[in-house]
Amino acid sequence: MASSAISSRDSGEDSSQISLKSVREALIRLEDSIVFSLIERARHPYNAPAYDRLYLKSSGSSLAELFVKEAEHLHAKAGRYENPEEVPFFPEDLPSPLVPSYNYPQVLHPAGASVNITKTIWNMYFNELLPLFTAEGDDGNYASTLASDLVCLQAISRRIHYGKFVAEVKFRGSPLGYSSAINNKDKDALMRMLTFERVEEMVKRRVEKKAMIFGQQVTIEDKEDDNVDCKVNPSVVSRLYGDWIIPLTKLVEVDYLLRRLE
Ligand SMILES: C=C(O[C@@H]1C=C(C(=O)O)C=C[C@H]1O)C(=O)O
Repeated sequence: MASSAISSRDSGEDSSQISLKSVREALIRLEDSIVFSLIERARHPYNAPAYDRLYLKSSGSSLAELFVKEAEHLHAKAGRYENPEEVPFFPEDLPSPLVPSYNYPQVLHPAGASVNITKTIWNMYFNELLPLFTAEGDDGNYASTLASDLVCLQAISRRIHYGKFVAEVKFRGSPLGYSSAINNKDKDALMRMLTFERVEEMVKRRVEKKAMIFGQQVTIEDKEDDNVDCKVNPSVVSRLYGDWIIPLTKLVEVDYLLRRLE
């Protein structure tokens, strides 16, 4: 299954047409990336020096900031941020792509396309999430720890910013209803209109199950023991979604809709 609802190269379909079903399928596929990335990061303990600005004495930045900035420079050269689904954490001074441009389908409304909550995601990831799913301690492997952090951040950010596509589909499904709330700048009404509690409950239960299945020790022998030790705590993954990933996706949806008629 494709992880994107829009970049359907050679599909023969009009790729500016997206459906709530295809967008939700993309979100489900992104759950796999997020759960696997958390499992990888959880191999290492918290590793505080990687995030401490005093650790790299002369630079004034943390190793994490330097790592993500430099990685984004490389990814920008390879064309990563030409894709409207990708949002850099440090957009300042990114180099131009070295690759020829690819004609991504233009699905989003231009004003809404610029919604960017990477600063909120950054703070949430390092201050709230990381301490919840990593063990205390320091194993010295900061480079591989940060490589895993980068993959987590990119997957989580992509999922949350996918809220723009969700909002676009919902707007197209009910332009009149949404337009009056947008014109009144009524964030609460927008939030009510775009919320599907039953879907959110399913998402939380599904990611919990994925964490349980993907995080098992796989052995050759069949074991009777249901009491499996998971590599990342399934109830923590469900909480990450319930407390942060879903609310921030909805925040992106509201921000996008507020700009939808500009
Ligand atoms: C993303 C959607 O919008 C909202 C956010 C959800 C989520 O982040 O998983 C789920 C349902 C909605 O309340 C959607 O409708 O699929």
